Formats: sequence, structure tokens, C-alpha cells
Amino acid sequence: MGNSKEILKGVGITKQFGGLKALDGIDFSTKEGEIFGIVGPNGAGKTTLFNIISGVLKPSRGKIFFKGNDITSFKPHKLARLGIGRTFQVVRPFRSLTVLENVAVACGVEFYSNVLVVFRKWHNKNILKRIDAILKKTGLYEFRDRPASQLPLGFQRRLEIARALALNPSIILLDESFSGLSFSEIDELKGLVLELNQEGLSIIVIEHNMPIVMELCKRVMVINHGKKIAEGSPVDVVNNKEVIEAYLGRKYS
Ligand SMILES: Nc1ncnc2c1ncn2[C@@H]1O[C@H](COP(=O)(O)OP(=O)(O)OP(=O)(O)O)[C@@H](O)[C@H]1O
Repeated sequence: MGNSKEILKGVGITKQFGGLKALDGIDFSTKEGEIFGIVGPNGAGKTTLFNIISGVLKPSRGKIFFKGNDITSFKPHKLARLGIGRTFQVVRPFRSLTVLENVAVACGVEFYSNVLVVFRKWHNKNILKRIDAILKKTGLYEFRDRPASQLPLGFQRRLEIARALALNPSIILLDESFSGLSFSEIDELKGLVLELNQEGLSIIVIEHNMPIVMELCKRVMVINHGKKIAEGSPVDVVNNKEVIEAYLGRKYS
């Protein structure tokens, strides 16, 4: 983790939705092997930034670089294959498929051209081996034959991460993975995130819960109304006057 090579960089990222500037000239850089935090109040533009990084949205201006290459406006499936995985704020597994089938679909995208082919061929040994490893890693192995819809929220969040891990990413984007979880679910998920990071995975987290950010991240960027207002260690940003005013409120002042 002493490695300071840049893995993902955004330059001047701007996103206009009609008259609303959801992002306004955001610069950021994530180092290989770090857990980088993005915080900010509701509507600050955090998810919009994830959507731009993962190709769901095109920026109105600005560029995204992954491992030094310009990937701006690449399609989501291409970015997933390149090594950028993500989760969504609202969990969205295939609800009637089992846990194992959900991960199989995500794994299969690398091997086969489309989802229909995946369904016919996912019994391929290589895929099954990889799925087993991912399910064990994420603590989902014993639930592998359950429909995804029957999992408690904490495990649905794990399933989102399992799906993001399917294509062997070098970075994953976690969009509020901890929200709505119980204390014990939070602790377990933190353990998983730290373990994945210790194995070399770079991670960007969007997170509202500052104690979690402080435990996971060494560096944090704060955005408000689409603009970066602070960047630094979690301790530095929670003591930053502009951040206190914009986001954290009296609790941290
Ligand atoms: N597709 C869209 N069309 C129009 N406006 C949008 C769209 N997506 C997001 N916005 C607006 O852009 C702004 C930023 O939204 P975004 O979801 O990125 O914020 P956020 O920081 O992730 O908020 P939260 O913490 O509530 O999830 C908000 O004002 C939102 O209403």
C-alpha cells in the first residue's frame, strides 16, 4: 500500500442535467491499493460521479483516465471488462435467480457475448471455480442456492460486491454499501472491504457515515453542490470549516 501509482483519475468532470450543474469541474485521483472516500450531502453529485466513472453517464465536460488511458464515455460493459467494478446504491440483483446464478451471470459476461449464452453455458468449469471462490470470499457460499430476493439486506449488499468482483476488477466503486445495515452487518462488511483492499484491490466508497469513512479511508474528497470543497485525511476534512458548514453540521464542529 506504500504504492502511490495512480489508478483512476478525473479531470474537470462536469455534468449538466438541463439547467442543473450536478458536477462542476471535479478533479480527483485514486492511488493503486487505496480506499478513497467520497462524501457530501444529499444531492451533492456523488452518484453522478460514479455513473460517469462507470460509463452509465457521459460527462458534459472533462475526462476520466484509468491506468493512464482515456476511458471517458466508454460503455459500462467495456469498463467492467477493463477492471472497473461497481455496486449500486439500491441493490439490484436478479431477484428470482439464486445467489450463485447472480454471480454466474456477472462472471459469464467475460466469457460469452451475451446474457442468453451465459445462461446456456455457465456450467463451464472455469466459471464455477471462480464463482465458488467469490462466494467463499464474500461469505455467501452457504446461501448459494437461495433466491437473491430472500437474502437479508446485509447479504444483498455482499452479493452486489460479489457481482462487482466477478470480472476480477482492479478497482471497485461502492455506492453507500453500508446504508441501512445493522451494527453487526456494518462490522462484517467493513471487514470484507478491508480484506479485499489488503489483497490489493483499489476501492472508492461513497459513504454518509463518517465513522465508517474514518475507519476505512486514508484520503477523502468532499463535494457539495457539484464542487470539490475539500480533500485530505478524514481527520483533516472533518475539521475543515467549509465541510462542517456544508455537510457535517454541529455534531462535528
Ligand atoms: N438523470 C438525472 N436527471 C436529472 N437530474 C439528475 C439526474 N441524476 C441526478 N440528478 C440530480 O443531480 C444532483 C446530484 O445527484 P446525485 O444522485 O449524484 O447526488 P448524491 O450526492 O449521490 O446524493 P445522495 O447522497 O442523495 O445519493 C441532484 O440534484 C439530482 O437530483
